[in-house]
Amino acid sequence: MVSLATRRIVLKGKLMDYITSIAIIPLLVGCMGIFGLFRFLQWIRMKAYIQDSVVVITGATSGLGKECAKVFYTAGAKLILCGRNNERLEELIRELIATNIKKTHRPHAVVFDLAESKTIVPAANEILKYSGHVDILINNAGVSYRGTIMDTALEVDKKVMETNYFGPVALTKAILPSMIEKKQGHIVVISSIQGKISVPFRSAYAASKHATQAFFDCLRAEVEQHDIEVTVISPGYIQTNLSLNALTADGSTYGVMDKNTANGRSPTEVAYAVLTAVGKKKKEVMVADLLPCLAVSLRTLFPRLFFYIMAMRARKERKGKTS
Ligand SMILES: NC(=O)C1=CN([C@@H]2O[C@H](COP(=O)(O)OP(=O)(O)OC[C@H]3O[C@@H](n4cnc5c(N)ncnc54)[C@H](OP(=O)(O)O)[C@@H]3O)[C@@H](O)[C@H]2O)C=CC1
Ligand SMILES: CCCCCCCCCCCCCCCC(=O)OCC(=O)COP(=O)(O)O
Repeated sequence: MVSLATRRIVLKGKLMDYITSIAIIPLLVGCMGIFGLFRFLQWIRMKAYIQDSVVVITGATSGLGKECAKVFYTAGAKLILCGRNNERLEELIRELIATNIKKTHRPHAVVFDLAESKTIVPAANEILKYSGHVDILINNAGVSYRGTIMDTALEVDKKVMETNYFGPVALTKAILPSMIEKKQGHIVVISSIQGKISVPFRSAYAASKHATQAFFDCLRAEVEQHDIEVTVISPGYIQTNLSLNALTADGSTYGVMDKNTANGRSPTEVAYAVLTAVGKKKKEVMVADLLPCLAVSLRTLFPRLFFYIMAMRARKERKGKTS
């Protein structure tokens, strides 16, 4: 015989089950709805931020810069594409126009060499004369390097530094007053995981990216008062021509597609990550696999272990070259 008390408990349990099953479903649906609405509003805000904005991209002739051109153009930006080779820029412009059904803003090419400091202010003036102002400046162009510190000519260290650090710094300084005057602007820089950790045989490149990270972190704090955003993007390996174009100890081009580069992320995926980071006004993002991200934490939390691993890596690489 089941007692009355037991029957009451069972009934109460069933009632609770019924209420929770009824309540949980609408609650879950409600939460998903709110989340979906939040994401939708975020997307609308991002779209409005990029659409019709004047976006300057350096290094647009290749790799990540070229893909950024495509995703920002599709998002409706007025592009100013910078590079050293006018023909390749014009070819990209023709490609963009051909793929755009809506035929929005015709991109404009500005040709200059970031490693030639005297060309930067005239280039910035040309940009400002053409568009009146710049909403988003994407400092993407860069060159990598492979070599031992002992064998590398100082001129090579300087060339890498000029391209990756002094060039973007000079361009940013030339554009910044117009942003301050407008009380609006967004400066983006494509750094690298190597702006946070240094790996052997990349001294000039890692140094230039560490300097980049430091400069733009200072800039972020200094221009906050003018409502200017600064985003530092630190990618891991991307499938581009970076290793092919890297400089070696004597200044010649490396000319090898590295395994890490070939197995890296697709430039399109990284370009979308750049678009999202800009749209969400992120201060900084790492676009990399787990291991490089862990290596960054290891460098901070357990530096001795990190340095040991790097020394092992250097030994292994040296052995690989001599055998
Ligand atoms: N690929 C990777 O694994 C990673 C790349 N990055 C960074 O991404 C950025 C883009 O490189 P990525 O697309 O990979 O490499 P690419 O070599 O494919 O592209 C580099 C771009 O920079 C331009 N550039 C190089 N030197 C100069 C210069 N002196 N003046 C003007 N433009 C110059 C190149 O122009 P040109 O065609 O005239 O040579 C090219 O458009 C770089 O800052 C790089 O450090 C960061 C992390 C990983
Ligand atoms: C808690 C466990 C942590 C384990 C950490 C182990 C450390 C492993 C070392 C990983 C090194 C990652 C280096 C990543 C470098 C990188 O992504 O660089 C991006 C670039 O800029 C590429 O330029 P490059 O010219 O070098 O091709």
